[in-house]
Amino acid sequence: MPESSGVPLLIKGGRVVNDDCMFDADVVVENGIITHVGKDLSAPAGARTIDATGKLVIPGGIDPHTHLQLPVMGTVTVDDFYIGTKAALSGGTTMVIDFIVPDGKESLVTAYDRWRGWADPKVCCDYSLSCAVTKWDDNTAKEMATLTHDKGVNSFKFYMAYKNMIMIRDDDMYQAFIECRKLGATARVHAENGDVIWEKQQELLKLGITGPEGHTQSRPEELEAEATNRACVLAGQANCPLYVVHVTTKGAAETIALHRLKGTIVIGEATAAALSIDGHNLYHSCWLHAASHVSSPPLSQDPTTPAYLMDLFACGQLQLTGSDNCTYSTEQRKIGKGDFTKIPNGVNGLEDRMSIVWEKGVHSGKLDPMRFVAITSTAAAKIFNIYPKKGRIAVGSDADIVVWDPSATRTISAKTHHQAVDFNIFEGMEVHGVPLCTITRGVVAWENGELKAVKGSGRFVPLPTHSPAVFGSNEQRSIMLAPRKVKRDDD
Ligand SMILES: O=C1CCNC(=O)N1
Ligand SMILES: [Zn+2]
Ligand SMILES: [Zn+2]
Repeated sequence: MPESSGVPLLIKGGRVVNDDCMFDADVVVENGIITHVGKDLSAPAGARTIDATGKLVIPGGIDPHTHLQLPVMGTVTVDDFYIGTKAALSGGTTMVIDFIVPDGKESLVTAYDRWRGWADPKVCCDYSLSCAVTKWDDNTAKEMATLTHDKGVNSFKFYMAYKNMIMIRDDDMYQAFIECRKLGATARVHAENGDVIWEKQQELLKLGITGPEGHTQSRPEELEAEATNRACVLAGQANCPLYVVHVTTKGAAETIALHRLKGTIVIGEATAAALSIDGHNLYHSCWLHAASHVSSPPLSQDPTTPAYLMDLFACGQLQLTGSDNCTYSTEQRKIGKGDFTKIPNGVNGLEDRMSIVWEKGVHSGKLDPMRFVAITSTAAAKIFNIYPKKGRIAVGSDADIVVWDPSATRTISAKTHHQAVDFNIFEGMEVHGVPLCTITRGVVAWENGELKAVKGSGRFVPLPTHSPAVFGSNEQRSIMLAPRKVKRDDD
């Protein structure tokens, strides 16, 4: 078993940034935990000193949305739990929350065991799991309870898209939301209108539109907004807090903001891709280039969307960033040559998310460093109920730490990235904000451009239910919203 916590560390001379404060301080790490934060600290015996002078010292990024080594459409995503988490560390991310996607025949628990079997021997950083509910039957509620009570799962994902595959219908999703509320588990949705998308796919194919441009034309932006609204309404009716994954277009984001203003508990997540790129590449004349940008929901055709979504992070209407890293080789994309509905969906983002968010958020002047920490780490820790163990530079927290150089730049490229995928949707993008050193539970895994990640050294992090950040008002709401019966004299 690799060294679990490394030698003591003294991170000297940096500026600590948490989601709610920034201050000059040294940080001492012992046995994988932060043991001291303060001015002019001395190094414990045997410690290694890391010079953070003029740099920021931030909580390691938490990516709440990845699909590593995902079997789908007869193939498997190329970034597996080893390469994917190794690349994550090189980008300043020290924890991922990956998705269990049951195959529709197996129980949720069997699927959970499969994912654990894949991930535990390979992860280089801590990880946890969220579980997709891909069928609803008499056993599902019980299986959900088993995952929350015994397996450390505290969120379930419902696909409103992918008809005839993993899509859930409204009535079942409403029932599932009620189960989530009872369990204190966060309900996460992929919000697209799968029925209408399916119809449009057939229409476009009949017209002979088979290229990646068909993908985006079969998913008009308002189909994301419509499904987002429907999910918010159903969640509100079930008094179940809702988490909308990969909010990609303005309409969906505005819908979330509207429901939040009305008091519904809705959390919005956006990906590094949606925050930096629009969807024009889907019309690229090179089929492979266009196909390499196929993701769902499709990136917006409105070039002002990325900045607009970042504005919503700045004003608090979106809460956390993820990658939805779901990567396929150019060879795998060819599965969809001649039929865009068969192009595997998904793009990269796991390695580059932190720099992308810094470039488009902080370097652009929209966010301060504290808000950057919030949306790349702390919000996820709070929502998934592992704060302040994760998501904070504080005594007692896990030593998942990044020494961050806010003014350094790097140019993103598939030629130099550490992911397995042979394409990078951020190709050629110069970004400010670079991790100089990434520490995962007290062990230096990335430093001066060298990856020292240790396969299998990451741990599964059980996620407790009833996160206060999500369920803090839920019990009282249940009381206030309880159905009322009128007692009448003539009853
Ligand atoms: O919902 C999803 C699955 C993974 N890939 C993607 O683009 N969207
Ligand atoms: Zn999705
Ligand atoms: Zn996804």
